[in-house]
Amino acid sequence: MKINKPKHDVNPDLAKERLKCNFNIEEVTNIIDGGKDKTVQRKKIEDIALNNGASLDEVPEECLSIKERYENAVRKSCVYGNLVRNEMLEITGIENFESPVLRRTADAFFKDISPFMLHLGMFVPTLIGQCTPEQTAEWLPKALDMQIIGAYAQTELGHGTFIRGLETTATYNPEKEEFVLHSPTITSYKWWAGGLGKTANHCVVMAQLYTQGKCHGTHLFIVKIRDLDTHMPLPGITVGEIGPRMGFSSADNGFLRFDHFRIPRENMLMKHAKVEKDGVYVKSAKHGKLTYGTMVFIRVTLVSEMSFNISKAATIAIRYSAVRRQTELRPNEPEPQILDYPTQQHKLFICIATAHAFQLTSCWLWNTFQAVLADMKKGNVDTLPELHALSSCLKAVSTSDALSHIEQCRFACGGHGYMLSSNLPFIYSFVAATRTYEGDYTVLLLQTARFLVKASEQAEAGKKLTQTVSYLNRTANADRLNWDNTHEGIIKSFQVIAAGKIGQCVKSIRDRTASGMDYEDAWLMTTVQLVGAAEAHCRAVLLNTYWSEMRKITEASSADVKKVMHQLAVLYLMYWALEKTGDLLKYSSVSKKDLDELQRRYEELLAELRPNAVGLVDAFDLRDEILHSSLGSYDGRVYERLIEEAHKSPLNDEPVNQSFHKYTKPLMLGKL
Ligand SMILES: CCCCCCC/C=C/C(=O)SCCNC(=O)CCNC(=O)[C@H](O)C(C)(C)COP(=O)(O)OP(=O)(O)OC[C@H]1O[C@@H](n2cnc3c(N)ncnc32)[C@H](O)[C@@H]1OP(=O)(O)O
Ligand SMILES: Cc1cc2nc3c(=O)[nH]c(=O)nc-3n(C[C@H](O)[C@H](O)[C@H](O)COP(=O)(O)OP(=O)(O)OC[C@H]3O[C@@H](n4cnc5c(N)ncnc54)[C@H](O)[C@@H]3O)c2cc1C
Repeated sequence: MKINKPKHDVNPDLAKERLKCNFNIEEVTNIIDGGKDKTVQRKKIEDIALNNGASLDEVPEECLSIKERYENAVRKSCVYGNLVRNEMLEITGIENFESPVLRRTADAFFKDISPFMLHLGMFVPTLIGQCTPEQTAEWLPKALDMQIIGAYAQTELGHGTFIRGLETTATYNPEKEEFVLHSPTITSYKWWAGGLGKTANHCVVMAQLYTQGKCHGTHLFIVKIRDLDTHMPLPGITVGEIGPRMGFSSADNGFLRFDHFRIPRENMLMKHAKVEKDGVYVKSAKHGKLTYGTMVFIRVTLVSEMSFNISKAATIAIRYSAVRRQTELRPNEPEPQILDYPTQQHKLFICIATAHAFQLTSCWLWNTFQAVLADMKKGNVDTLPELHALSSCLKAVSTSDALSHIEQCRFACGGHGYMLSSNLPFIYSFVAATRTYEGDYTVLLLQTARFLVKASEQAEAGKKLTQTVSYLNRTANADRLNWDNTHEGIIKSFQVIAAGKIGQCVKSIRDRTASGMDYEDAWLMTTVQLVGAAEAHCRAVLLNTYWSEMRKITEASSADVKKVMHQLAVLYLMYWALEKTGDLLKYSSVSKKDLDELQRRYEELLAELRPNAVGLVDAFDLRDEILHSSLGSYDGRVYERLIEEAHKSPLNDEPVNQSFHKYTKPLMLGKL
């Protein structure tokens, strides 16, 4: 495999680690990419995007002012967008504009977020999913060619989770064949949309549709908000940026207010419902929630996004841990590499395993999503509820797990992990947002819980359930599972835990309604348990999917690769079994002795994986340009880079800052 050769000598400890690795790194890279040809294609695209240095900044992003940061991000977005349009899409095929390879190369251009991210990330997918063929022909080519730049404006100042409560109105006027968009209150300001503040000239807007005096609920509209030539907001539009936030600093998240703003009738996205010229409302969708389709799509893609982010953080932390030496173990012996500490391995090896678990699960989820889309094309929407339940819980749990693992990677790098130049704070703050946006963690798990409660009732009634909940058929009347200390035994025990928790929720709801509560209150009082049950279901799905997909994907692998991939998956199963011992004790016959044995085996596995740790993160094949990290680069020149980055601080531009003469010296002299 061609590696982009480091310019400097590799740190000797890191070089030694690479000699220890006992499996073929390239083979694992091919597995992660989805095949050798995909690796070749990815590298070709990365070379186009990154070899000319266009992604590099002279001054680190974090040292720029808010305005400079935004302007620099727009400059790079345009360079990058042009490369995508002219060279990269030719290789992936235009239909693969959402290819993970493009997403990955984009990360080399931005430590933070591109102001154009939501254009390709949500605006274009909404056009694809919500337009009629005529509308697609009108808008999509312009959007893909960047002739128009769009945002996705759904959330309002006062309403995020509860979409049905949005206040923005779109009232149809049959005389003029126009919709009038209006923001009636301050809470109805559109708020948060990425790229909306300063960059976008169009946006997709979610608004309450009124026609013939009746409200038909939320629908999507495409709205031109700025003049294409001057970029000035159009009359009736108030638009701006919402102000500094924890991350997403260069994404110009925006606000938008409509004052009786008129758009043509054709600008309602009419794939699932339309308003005729005379104002008659016609619904063609067979399912009430098809206008929420972009959210389902993004939730599906976020699982792979989380894998990518964990793999970046793990690469940084593991390479750093191979270079960093700390604390004498025995007097007069050299300080060990911190990677030799089992506690460090415990923090980090689970990150490698989780990156694989999420990658394999995301491929499986993507295939499920495609199958549901194919069903829907044939008019069958029966498989949508299961997809919604699945994408909701996997989005919630993968973003939440990614966040805590990335935080562990930062802890694993000690003080240097706190430096922005390590890139760990950027990765962390980006992932922190994913736990909230596209549906908050709790809210999405409660959506899954709705589906699980229904499934449990169906199982009770003897009905055969769909694949991801079929374990409820087998475990509905199981009391406590007989503990079986095998890999399949652990997976089964997670299914029994999920079934037990769902059953307990159903019982709590029934007990509460039996004691006189109405169903809504009984549900509300049970929501803490319901969130736990949905999380347990998601763990069962993740463990089962990772295990079975790993076995499938390594069938033809070499013995060494098979072994290390197997070890990672076993580590994942054991880690979660040990994390959930309380549940195991409650729902299975596991004994203290069994748990002690599991702990011992887990610790042995950490030691077995230790020699391959650096090889495993090298297999993620993340170029230095993508990692942006003083701690994680391929050559391990950690200390040299930290010093180089320190010198870039604007505070080091002059030996004495003017504030000394203005304030400190007068204070020292008592003359302030
Ligand atoms: C690398 C990519 C980067 C991307 C960057 C992205 C930046 C961020 C962008 C955004 O955040 S855009 C805004 C996203 N907003 C949300 O996600 C809001 C979350 N809220 C919701 O999704 C929904 O409002 C809700 C919480 C699901 C509830 O919706 P609603 O009140 O309308 O429905 P219910 O009455 O609760 O349920 C009725 C029924 O419908 C089912 N259902 C709900 N949603 C869907 C769906 N998407 N698909 C299919 N079915 C759905 C729900 O389960 C109920 O089913 P039943 O139980 O009645 O059978
Ligand atoms: C970085 C970022 C980018 C974003 N980009 C966009 C964008 O491009 N376009 C866009 O339209 N939106 C965007 N959003 C908005 C985002 O989708 C919402 O913030 C998100 O859906 C959560 O809604 P909320 O902020 O209203 O939270 P709320 O719904 O107010 O939630 C607050 C708290 O209440 C709890 N809660 C709410 N409802 C319930 C319930 N029913 N049961 C139990 N608990 C509940 C939640 O769990 C949470 O803890 C973005 C947000 C962020 C942070």
